[in-house]
Amino acid sequence: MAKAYDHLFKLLLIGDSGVGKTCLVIRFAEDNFSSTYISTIGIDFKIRTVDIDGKKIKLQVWDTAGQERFKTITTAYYRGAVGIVLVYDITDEKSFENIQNWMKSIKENASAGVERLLLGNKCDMEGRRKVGVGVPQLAKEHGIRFFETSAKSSENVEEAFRTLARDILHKSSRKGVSGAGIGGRGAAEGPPDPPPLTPP
Ligand SMILES: Nc1nc2c(ncn2[C@@H]2O[C@H](COP(=O)(O)OP(=O)(O)OP(=O)(O)O)[C@@H](O)[C@H]2O)c(=O)[nH]1
Repeated sequence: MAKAYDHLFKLLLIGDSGVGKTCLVIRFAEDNFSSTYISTIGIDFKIRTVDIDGKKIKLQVWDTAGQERFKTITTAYYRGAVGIVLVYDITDEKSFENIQNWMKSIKENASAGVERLLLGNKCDMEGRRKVGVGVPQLAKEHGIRFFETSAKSSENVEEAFRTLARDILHKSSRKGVSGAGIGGRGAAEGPPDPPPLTPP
């Protein structure tokens, strides 16, 4: 029987409320988009398996609530992730400035060596752009890959997730497959070691 997958990678999206994290996950996992805004309560995840370099990579993509009141719940999920996607909205300067704080949160809560990716989302709204085009200094300083994406038009969404998965795959094959959230076939598929999800 064909193998279901070769590796399981747990990814996590973080960023201010309303930047489009849920929409990015839905675009990537289901190729869908809705303009209705339903703020995430706590945390949720979707799964998609992709083929990278001949390997089947099952991506478990965790979508966190951006609202401050969920921080205790969401930061508990950082440690089990092998990849963290930091998202801001190109039409919202504050969401970009806050990336510094989200970076700090990664440092405090995630496993060392977690792969990071920075996304400037809503790039379909060029007329309302508040954050400059080009690779932000922050991404250069931290050596993080950067894409501008649109969950609405699909631009760069596939590329962004695939690039992150490929970087993790290459890193794991250099180091041997171990570490938080990197699992071979049959690795635990549940959440890393978070507390049970409780209503706010
Ligand atoms: N034009 C445009 N709108 C988008 C895009 N991505 C998301 N949106 C809209 O932005 C709003 C917020 O999107 P969400 O995906 O719910 O934002 P979020 O970051 O998950 O928010 P929280 O769950 O509160 O943390 C919704 O109305 C979406 O339709 C995009 O790429 N382009």
